[in-house]
This record gives sequence, C-alpha cells and structure tokens, in this order.
Amino acid sequence: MNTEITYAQSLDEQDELKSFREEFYISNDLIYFDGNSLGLLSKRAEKAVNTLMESWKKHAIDGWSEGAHPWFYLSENLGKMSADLIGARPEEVIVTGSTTTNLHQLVSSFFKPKGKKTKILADELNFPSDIYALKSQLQLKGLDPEDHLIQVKSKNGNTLETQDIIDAMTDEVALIVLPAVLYRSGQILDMERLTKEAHKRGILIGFDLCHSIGSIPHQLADWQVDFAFWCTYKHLNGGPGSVGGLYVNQKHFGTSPGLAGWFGSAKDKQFDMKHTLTQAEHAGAFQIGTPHVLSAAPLLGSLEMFQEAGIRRIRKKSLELTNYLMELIEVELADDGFKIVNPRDGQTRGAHIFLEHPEATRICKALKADSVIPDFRNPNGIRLAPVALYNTFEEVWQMVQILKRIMKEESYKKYENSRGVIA
Ligand SMILES: Cc1ncc(COP(=O)(O)O)c(C=O)c1O
Ligand SMILES: Nc1ccccc1C(=O)C[C@H](N)C(=O)O
Repeated sequence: MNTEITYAQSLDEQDELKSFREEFYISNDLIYFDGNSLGLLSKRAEKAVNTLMESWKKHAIDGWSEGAHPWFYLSENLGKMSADLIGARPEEVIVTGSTTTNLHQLVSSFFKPKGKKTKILADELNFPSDIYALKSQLQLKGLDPEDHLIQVKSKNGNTLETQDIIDAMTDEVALIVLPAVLYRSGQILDMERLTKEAHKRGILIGFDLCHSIGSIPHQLADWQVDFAFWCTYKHLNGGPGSVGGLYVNQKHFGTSPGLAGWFGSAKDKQFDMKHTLTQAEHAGAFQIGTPHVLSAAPLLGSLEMFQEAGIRRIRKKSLELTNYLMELIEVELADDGFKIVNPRDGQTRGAHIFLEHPEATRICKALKADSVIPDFRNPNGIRLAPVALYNTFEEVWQMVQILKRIMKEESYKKYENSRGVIA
C-alpha cells in the first residue's frame, strides 16, 4: 500500500464530499474521530437554532403555527426529512423523544406477552441503556427478566452470528430488539434476514439505529422491520441531547401507544381537548408530550446536509476512510500490539473501527494530549470514527503517525491506565 502523505492528499482531492467539511466548526489543530459519540456542530445547524429562537422572539405562542418552521408540525417535518436515511415512508418516521424513551414507548406498545410467547430476545453486546429498558418493561408486566430476557451470546466478545440469533428465536419469544450496528465493534447485523426469520415465527422485531442512522443506508420499509428508534447526536450532528427518532411500519398504524399523551393525537383533534385520544394515523401516534423544539432545531440544518450529500455517497466515503485507516494501522503499527476487532468486509463493517490494546486507556489519554480525539470503551477498546462529512484522508494519515510516535516514544506511560468518569 502507499503510505505517503501525498497519497492521502490525492484521495482528499478526489473526494466528492470535501466541500461539506467547510460547513462544520472543525479546527485544523484537532483530529476529531469521535463523531459516532457526538457529531460536530455545523453552521447550518447553528443557523436553524437561531431561526427557531427568532420565531419564539417574534411570534411567542403563535410560533406553534407561524414563523419559518411552525413548531406544531416540526416533529413530523423532521421525520419526513429523515425517512430516506432509513428507507422508510415519510409517515412512518417521527422525530421525538430519546433513544431510551422511544424504546420504552415501542416496547410498551408492541410487547404483548400471550400464552407461551412471553419473552424478549436481545443480545449481550448491546448498549446498557437498551437492556435496562427491556428489563424494566418486563418487570412492569410482572415478568422476571432473569428468565424472560434472552441475550444472545457472542462467541468472540465482539460480534454476533446471525445463525445464533435465529437459533434463539424460539416459540417463547414475542419480541426481538437488537442494535443495527454494535456500538463497540461496529458490526452491522443482517436486518433483512433477521426480520424475515422473526416474521416466519410470528415474532415482532425492532432495531436500535443509534450507530447506523446517517452512516449506512437502510431499507426498513422493504424489509418490513416492525419498528426502530435512534438518537440524533452522533452521525446526524444534532448536538448534545438532540431529539431522537422512531419508525413504525405502516402495517402497525392504529396500534395504541403504550405510553399515551396528547401529542400522539391526530392534529385536527388535539385541541378538541377530549378525554378520549384520537391517535394520529401515522408514526406520530407514538409521540407523548410537547416536542423539545429547541433541541430538535439543529436537525433542520443538519438533515438538509444529508439530503444533499446522500447516504450512499456518505457510505462510500466512510468505507474508504475506514479501509485506509485499517491498512495504515496494519503497516505502520504492525508491532505495537493493536488488534483490529471490527468486521473487515464492507457488508458488515459499520462506520467506525475498534482496536483492542491492553494499554488502551492511557493510549487514548496520550492521543488526546496530542490533539486526536478517539473514544475509549471499557476495558481495552479504542473506537475511531473518521466521519465522511467532515474528516479527511490526510487526518487519517496524521492520526496514524501520531499514534506511531506515541507507541515508539512510549509517551502513553506518563498516564495512568484507568478511565475517567466519562470515557
Ligand atoms: C446503541 C445505543 N443505544 C442507546 C444509547 C443511549 O441512549 P440515549 O440517547 O437515550 O441516551 C446509545 C448511546 O448513548 C447507544 O449507542
Ligand atoms: N449519550 C452520551 C452522553 C455522554 C457521553 C457519551 C454518550 C454516548 O452517546 C455514548 C455512545 N452511545 C456510545 O456508543 O458509546
């Protein structure tokens, strides 16, 4: 492989998406590879927040129906803007809640234990919040999570095998909840096949898209996935705590929300103020209360950028970036004890790479001291996410050189090998 910086520079020159970098607040003195934990602020997102602040300033209560983006329809409009990213129909998507609250809403709506079918199937590698939510949903139904939550095991601690998940789809399972992309190893699960197999057995299936939305294409409607939920602060660059999203397949329109609230109403009925809910005839039925308008606002700007860039072009560049990163690591850091544990092939590799190293904690500290932002995942993982919309091939090259120097000079030994509170 070509390890010269000029090669990286030539890749940047040919990059069709290169103009997007200028739209972000990104410093040339910092290599930010953590966009899969918190995406960067773009000027368009900032402008969108200012626009909605203006509507508040100018219209006060009438901002619900007036101004550039009337707040009453904002969640639906942002849902429509997100639909292409996940291959859904516009009315199947709503921007609302957070990952964890949306999961609670969807499980409370679609988990209906009956007869022998009383179990939820998940996996042992998912993000903890999802597992906490599933356990508490079981408890709310009077079911003991010890025997009603099945967590498919990983053979190697990093990835899952499709067949192992299918084998766990017994006739006791009512519902399956899995990540689309695993938060540590970045493995993409075969959503299409898993959905088909679940449906053959009369099981509903939903996916957590936190690490997949904005980084890989999906075809949720074609695959007939029952539901999905996600955050918008990672690849979608919505900002800290930005409003999440959910998808419900149209065949489930009309299902009563498990956690009902007046924003789930049909719009024309909401202000009738009746004590009987007339729910919206689309995914909007799964909203609960008043939308968090100011935390949804950045998405008006950031989703517009995804519409322009297109998820297929984003995926193509992302695969090229991670491929280049892995190849450089293998050549330049061959003797430094790093193990690449994410899947390699373009079918199952998400948008970040995951390295294991016994000294991972302090290597991350040394990287940060040298202006590279990775993230550390307990106990020995380093996640690196070069993001298609704003990172460059040259940054990948620079980062590997910095890491090479840290390993050669052993400068990581200046730090303690223990994690901080937020790692
Ligand atoms: C897969 C996954 N699920 C859930 C969460 C957290 O959910 P929430 O947005 O509710 O904090 C994260 C990250 O924060 C995540 O990566
Ligand atoms: N929401 C956060 C708040 C604080 C710090 C990190 C997060 C993350 O999103 C972590 C991410 N979900 C992960 O995949 O590790």
